Amino acid sequence: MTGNPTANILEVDHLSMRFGGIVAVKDLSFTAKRGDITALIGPNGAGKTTVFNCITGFYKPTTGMIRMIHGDSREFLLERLFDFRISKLAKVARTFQNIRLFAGMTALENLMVAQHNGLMRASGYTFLGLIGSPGFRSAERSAIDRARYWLDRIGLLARADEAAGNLPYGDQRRLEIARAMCSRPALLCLDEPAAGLNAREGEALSELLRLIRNEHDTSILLIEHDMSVVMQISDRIIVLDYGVKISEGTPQMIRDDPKVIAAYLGTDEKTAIAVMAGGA
Ligand SMILES: Nc1ncnc2c1ncn2[C@@H]1O[C@H](COP(=O)(O)OP(=O)(O)OP(=O)(O)O)[C@@H](O)[C@H]1O
Repeated sequence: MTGNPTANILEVDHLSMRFGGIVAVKDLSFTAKRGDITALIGPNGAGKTTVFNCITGFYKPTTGMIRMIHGDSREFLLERLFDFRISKLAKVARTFQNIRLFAGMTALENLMVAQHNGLMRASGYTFLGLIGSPGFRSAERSAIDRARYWLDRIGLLARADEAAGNLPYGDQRRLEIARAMCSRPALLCLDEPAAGLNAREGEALSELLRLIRNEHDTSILLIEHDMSVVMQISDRIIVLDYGVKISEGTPQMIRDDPKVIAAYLGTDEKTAIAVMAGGA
C-alpha cells in the first residue's frame, strides 16, 4: 500500500444536489480513509446513489467539493472533472445497482474490455496491435494475467470461457467487481453489490471485499441495504436520511444509535433493531 494508510482518500465537503424543487443531498460532509471499507447507508430515497453519481461524475453537484487524494499526494477535485477523467486520472471505479456486464461476451473477455485503454496505449493507437508488436504483446499478456488473477480470486477461472450472462447471479455480481478491479482503481464505489444475493453468495461477496481491502491498494465506498454485509465488513458507516447525514461511526456505534434505528425503519423499533443487528 502506498502513502499513509490512515490518511483520507476521499473528502466530501458541504455537498448539495438539487433536482428542481427536490434537495436530494443537503450540505453533506464526510471522509473516507485510505484502505478502509466505508459504507453509505440510509432508507430508500436518502440520497446515497446521488452521492455516488456526484463522486463518479454522472452529476455535477449543485454546490460543494469532492476531493480525491492519492497516496503520492496528488489531488483531484472530482466535481470539476468529466466522468471519463474521474475514472482515468483520479482512478475511481464504480459498479451499478443493476448488473451491466456484456452478457454475450465470456467472463475473460469482460475483464479484458476493462483494460482496453491500456492496450490501446500499448498499440500506439495504430495497427501495432494487429501485427502483434513486442510492446503490444507484452501489454496483452499482462492484461490476460490480470484478468486470470481476478477470475481465480472470484472462483471463476474454470469458467473463464463461458458467456457472462450464463453465470449464476452471484458470480455475475463478483465478476462485475473483478472487472472494476482490472482498471486498478484507488477507490472502488459499489452500489448495492449484495442486492439479490442469497446468504452464501453474500458471504462470498464479503470475502471478496475483505480481500480487496487487505491485499490491494484500493479503498472501498459501499452503498448497501443488506445490513449483515455492512455490519460485517465496514470500517466506518455514514448514515443518510432525507439527504442529510444523521450519524457516522463504527458498525457498533451505528447499530446502537437510536437516531439511526428510528430513521432507518420508522417507529417499528423491534424490526429496526433486528435489521440493524443484521438479522433481516
Ligand atoms: N435525476 C433525478 N431527478 C429528479 N430527482 C432525483 C433524481 N435522482 C434522484 N432523485 C431524487 O433524489 C432523492 C434521492 O434519491 P437517491 O436515488 O439518491 O436515493 P437512494 O438513497 O440511493 O435510494 P435507494 O436506496 O432507493 O436507491 C429521491 O427523492 C429521488 O427521487
